[in-house]
Amino acid sequence: MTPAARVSAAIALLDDILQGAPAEKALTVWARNNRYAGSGDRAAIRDQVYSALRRLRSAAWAGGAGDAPTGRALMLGLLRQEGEDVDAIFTDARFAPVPLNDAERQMPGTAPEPVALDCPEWLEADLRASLGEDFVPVMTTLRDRAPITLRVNLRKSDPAHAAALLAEEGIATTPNPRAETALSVTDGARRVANSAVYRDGLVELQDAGSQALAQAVPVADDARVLDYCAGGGGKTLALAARVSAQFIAHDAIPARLRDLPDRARRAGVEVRVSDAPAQAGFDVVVADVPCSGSGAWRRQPQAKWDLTPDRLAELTALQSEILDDAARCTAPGGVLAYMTCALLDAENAAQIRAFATRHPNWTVTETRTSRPDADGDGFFLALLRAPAQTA
Ligand SMILES: C[S@@+](CC[C@H](N)C(=O)[O-])C[C@H]1O[C@@H](n2cnc3c(N)ncnc32)[C@H](O)[C@@H]1O
Repeated sequence: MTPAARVSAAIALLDDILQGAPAEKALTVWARNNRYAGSGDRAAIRDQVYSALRRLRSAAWAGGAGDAPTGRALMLGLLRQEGEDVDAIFTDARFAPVPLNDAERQMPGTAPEPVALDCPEWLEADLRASLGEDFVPVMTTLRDRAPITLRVNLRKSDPAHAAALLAEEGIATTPNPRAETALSVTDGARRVANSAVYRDGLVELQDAGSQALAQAVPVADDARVLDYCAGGGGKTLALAARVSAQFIAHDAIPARLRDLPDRARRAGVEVRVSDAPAQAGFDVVVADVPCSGSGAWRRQPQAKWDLTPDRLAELTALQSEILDDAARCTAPGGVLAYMTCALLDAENAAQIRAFATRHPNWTVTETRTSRPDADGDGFFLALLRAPAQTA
C-alpha cells in the first residue's frame, strides 16, 4: 500500500470508531476484509489510528474540525502535527484521500490548553485537582505511545541473560529504572511475541509500573495469597515469579482467568485458579480493581473518551465494594494491597481515606503513586494491614 492509501484506510477506520466500533475489533475486521494488506501496512495503519485516538481533540482541531472529529480531520490534523506534507498525501492519486478543499486548507488558530493537551472536557477539573503541578506533563505524556516493556521471569532467567538472548533474536532492550525485572524494548518490539525467549517463558510483556507494584507487595514464602481481581493474571504471575507462596486467582468473571493456567505453566510457577466465592483467611489479598485506566490511556486511548461521569461513579462504587469484600478475605494481621492504574484521586487516595473511616482498626502502612512517563504507566498502590484480631 502507498502511504496515502494507508491514510485512507486509517480515515475509514477512524470513522467507524467514532461511530462506536471498538478500535481493536475494527482493526481486526479491516485486516480480515483487506487481505492484500501486508503486516507492515497493518502495523502502520494501526499506529496511525492509535495516534489519532490519543490526540482526538488536538488532531481534530489541527484538521479544522474544532471539537467535532471526523476520520479525515483527525488524519489531516495528525499529519500536520507530525510535520508531514499533507498535499503530497491528499491527492487525486488512486486510493489516496481526495485533495484538501479550501476550508481544510485554512490553518486553525492556537488550540485552548485542554484541547492541545487532549484532555476530556468534563474531566479537566478532576484531573487538574488530582495531578496538581503534574497535570501538564502527564497529559502531554499521554498524547504519545507507551513504552514496550518486558518482565524478566526470575524463575527462568535474569535481566542480563534475558537481554543477551533477546539481542540474539534482534530485540534490543535497556534496563528500565522502575523495576529490577523490567527491560524496555528499544528495537524489534514486533519480534517479541514470536521469539523463543518469550515462548519459553523467560520474559512476559508487562509495564514496568505494574512490575514495581508487584515487587512492593510483601509476600513471605509460606504465605497464602489471594488475587481477588486476577483477570489475565499479570500481577499474580509477577508475584509468583518472586516467591514460592500459595497463589489463588479469583475474578468476578471467571472466563477472564482462562489463559492463566497456561501462562503459569509457561512461566514455571504455580497458581491455582478458583471460580468459587473467595474465602477468608489469606495472609495477602491483592485487589487490582477495575478502574478508569487513566494511568494507561496511552495503551487504551479509546477508554479516555468513552469514560463518562456515570461510568466513573459506577467504578468508584465498585472499588469500595471490592475493598470491603477483599478486607473480609484478609487474615488477622494480613495485608490487603489495593491497586489501580488510575490518575484520579477519587479512585486512589480518596478510596483509601474512605476505607480507613469504614475500618478504623486497619492501618494504612504505605501508599505509592507513580505517574505515566517514558518508563511506564501511572499507578497507585495502598498497603493496608488488618488488625491482629478481628473484632
Ligand atoms: C484491572 S483488572 C485486573 C488485571 C489483572 N490483575 C492483571 O494484572 O492482569 C480488574 C479485574 O477485576 C475484575 N472484577 C470486576 N468486578 C469484580 C468483583 N466485584 N470482584 C472481583 N473481581 C472483579 C474484572 O473482571 C477484571 O478482570
